[in-house]
Amino acid sequence: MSTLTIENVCSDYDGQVVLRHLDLTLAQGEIVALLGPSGCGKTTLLRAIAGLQAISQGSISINGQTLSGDGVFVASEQRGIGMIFQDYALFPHLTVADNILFGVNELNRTVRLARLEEMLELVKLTGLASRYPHELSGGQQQRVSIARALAYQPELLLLDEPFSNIDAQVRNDMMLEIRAILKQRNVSAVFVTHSKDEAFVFADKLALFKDGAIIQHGEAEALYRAPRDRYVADFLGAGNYLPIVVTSSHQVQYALGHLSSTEELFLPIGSQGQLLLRPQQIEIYPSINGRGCIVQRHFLGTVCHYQVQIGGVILDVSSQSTTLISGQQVDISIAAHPLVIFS
Ligand SMILES: Nc1ncnc2c1ncn2[C@@H]1O[C@H](COP(=O)(O)OP(=O)(O)OP(=O)(O)O)[C@@H](O)[C@H]1O
Repeated sequence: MSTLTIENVCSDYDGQVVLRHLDLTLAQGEIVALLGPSGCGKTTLLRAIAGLQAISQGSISINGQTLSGDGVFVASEQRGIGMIFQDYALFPHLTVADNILFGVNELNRTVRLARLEEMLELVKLTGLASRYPHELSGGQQQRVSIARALAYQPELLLLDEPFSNIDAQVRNDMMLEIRAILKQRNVSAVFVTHSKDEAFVFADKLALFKDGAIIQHGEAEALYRAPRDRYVADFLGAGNYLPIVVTSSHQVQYALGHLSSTEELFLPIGSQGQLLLRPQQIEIYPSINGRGCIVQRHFLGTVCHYQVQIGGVILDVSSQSTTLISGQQVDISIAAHPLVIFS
């Protein structure tokens, strides 16, 4: 059974529609990222799931129980949902222990103490129970907020940009660490971010938003490899677009020759389109009589980013060969792969 089911959800602020017919399901233990640019409605959906925002149409349910919609509205505190915010939202006057146990006051003292020890161990804060939030680093504070959300044993965890205040150097490790905790506990989670990089690291699935609608939803890799349009393709990574003509079920022609697709194209022969080529799908190599010329080079550590002028086109190329220089003649090759073509 899916933990969370969102069906045809619409929502507005004073008549201004901000969520448009959203459908999304989340299986037990799955992590989905709501991804998209600022103002596209990600936080509004998170708030609607939490019961902090009314919906005007559709329904939201957890484990088959309706929380919003069909004339039902379950209060936020009765939804069995934990929330983690960007600013951690810890109580500054409470110790780590009291912050973690804040939502489980009704449990008896023995169970509460056992829960506290379990949570401290889980988030690697054992020994820091009597500290106050201002005596912790940002990363430790974020772990307290995670422990607090999990202490309550929620059906579902909602995370609103929880990593944006964490130093870039430790962010990746922190995301992997928290992801491992959620996986270990089989907790389902909805994670809001505008960063594709965070979404790739933290989530199993992506729901990509545009103007209050979900444009495409699925496994991160599937969206990256088979984006349904240029909006999705561009949001998930840099790309070059080359005009092509389809010449067979597995082949296209472009300005420099033919390219093969390892999957059937399902496009009429003779049809025209724009071929998506990610910078790392183009290989460049030095060639005295090469058709291309390097016009820009940026060294990025393990790879180099080049701009290659070839015919009238400039291609962005990401290459592990870092020894090429600006002005050098080069040629390119593109290995057969499942071609992505937009009309
Ligand atoms: N309280 C509010 N009253 C009126 N309009 C609002 C309110 N909160 C958000 N909006 C509007 O609703 C739209 C969606 O906002 P939302 O915060 O859900 O976007 P978001 O994708 O989470 O953006 P961000 O990444 O910047 O947080 C925006 O146009 C925003 O201006």
